Amino acid sequence: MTGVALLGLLLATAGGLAYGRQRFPVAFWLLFGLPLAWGRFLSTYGSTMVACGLAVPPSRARALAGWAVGRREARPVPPRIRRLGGSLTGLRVRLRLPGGLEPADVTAASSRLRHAWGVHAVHVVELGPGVVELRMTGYDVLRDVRMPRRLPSGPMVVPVALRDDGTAFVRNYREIPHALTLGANQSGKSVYQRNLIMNLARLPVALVGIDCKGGVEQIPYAARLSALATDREQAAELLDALVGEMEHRFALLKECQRTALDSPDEEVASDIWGLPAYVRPVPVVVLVDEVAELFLSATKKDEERRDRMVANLIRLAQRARAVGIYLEICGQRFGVELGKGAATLRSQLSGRVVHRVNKQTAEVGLGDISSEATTAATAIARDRVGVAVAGDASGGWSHIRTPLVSIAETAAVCRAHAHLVPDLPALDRHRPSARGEEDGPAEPGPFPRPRSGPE
Ligand SMILES: Nc1ncnc2c1ncn2[C@@H]1O[C@H](COP(=O)(O)OP(=O)(O)OP(=O)(O)O)[C@@H](O)[C@H]1O
Repeated sequence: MTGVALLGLLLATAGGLAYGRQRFPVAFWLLFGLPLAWGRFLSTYGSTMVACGLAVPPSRARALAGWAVGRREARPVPPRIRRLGGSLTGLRVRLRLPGGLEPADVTAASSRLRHAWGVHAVHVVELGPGVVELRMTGYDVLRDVRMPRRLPSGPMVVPVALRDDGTAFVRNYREIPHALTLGANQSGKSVYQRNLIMNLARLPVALVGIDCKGGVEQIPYAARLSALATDREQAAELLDALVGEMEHRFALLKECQRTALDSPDEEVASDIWGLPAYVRPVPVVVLVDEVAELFLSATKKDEERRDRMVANLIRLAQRARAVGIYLEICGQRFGVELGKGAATLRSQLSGRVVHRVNKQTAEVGLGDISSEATTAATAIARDRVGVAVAGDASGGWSHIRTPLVSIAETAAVCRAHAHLVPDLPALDRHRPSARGEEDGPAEPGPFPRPRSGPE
């Protein structure tokens, strides 16, 4: 009888733990996972590193010292632990690699380390020459996204999503000025853009929207937009105005450089960030939703407009970084099928975020970054909406997922920060209020009745 009761208790405990692990991964990790993982890590560190091929033969001096204390065999030397830390998502261990090991060796062994220490994943980040950080996650942090409490900040730094190593994925416009976001239908592109808009809305920047699907994606955020184009005609005019603004800013930059050259104390600025705050123009982020719409052309007149828009986009992508105009381009695809100019424009967009896509689009988005990243993007499961592969020109990539935010939440943040819409006379004509779009889309009219066909 006692045995049956004990067995019942054991099964109930195991069931409770399994349920708790699924429902409350953070609490489970802190209560059970963290102490267990520490215990396992500290007690098996040396032997695990040797078993995973991450230890080197000892130096002659060390071997001699071992022999002097009566050790017959010289033990291999694992990387020295520099720093240990725990967090809400996992463990962090900083290692100094001994001569003969390189970060790629540790990366290659990450899957073996993960199994040895019983953690969800081990990510290896190179911090400097010979120093790596092991970021171990105790559970799948992308299942229920919670952004870290302490986020990186800076003049044009925007946290957008969570990386699979538990750190924040940020868009740093001064480091990576232009980016491309790709994804199939219902893969999470709009939620990604929403996170961007919501975080950019709080900064002193001008936001410009180009949404040629009638503005369905961007009209809700009109209160915070300095300009909005909802069809191709408006987009063409808006891009002309943006190129005009870029030229005007270059003229200002040159003027400031001339003054600086004349006065020996002044530093010569190479971009707007080197200018004193009182003359520095406000940064502009141009958000293009569904870029393929801009590349469409049905008639000869359309074709001219399309070529003008594409040429303007390429000009902005090639030169506008120095004057604080940044491009954030989004679409379902961006291959050669879009025609002339697509490949040139794409090559200028160094930030890449690719949601679930087919093999061809993954190649387009990540092929020039890394073949592993391309494979990872095609492997994103259909039920992992919002998960994407983020890569940059340095060849680094990681899985990311945005927090799920609604249109209403984003629109509320935009309304609350409407006072931050800067004064930009060049874009006045394109302001949503000038077009009567500030209050959201107009009421839809009645649906047309289907024409009755022959009985
Ligand atoms: N990060 C996320 N976390 C959880 N769910 C998400 C996330 N991103 C998107 N989703 C879910 O997927 C749905 C589709 O996302 P979204 O509208 O962003 O896709 P999309 O790629 O823009 O689609 P479309 O191309 O059809 O406009 C959302 O309504 C939301 O329920």
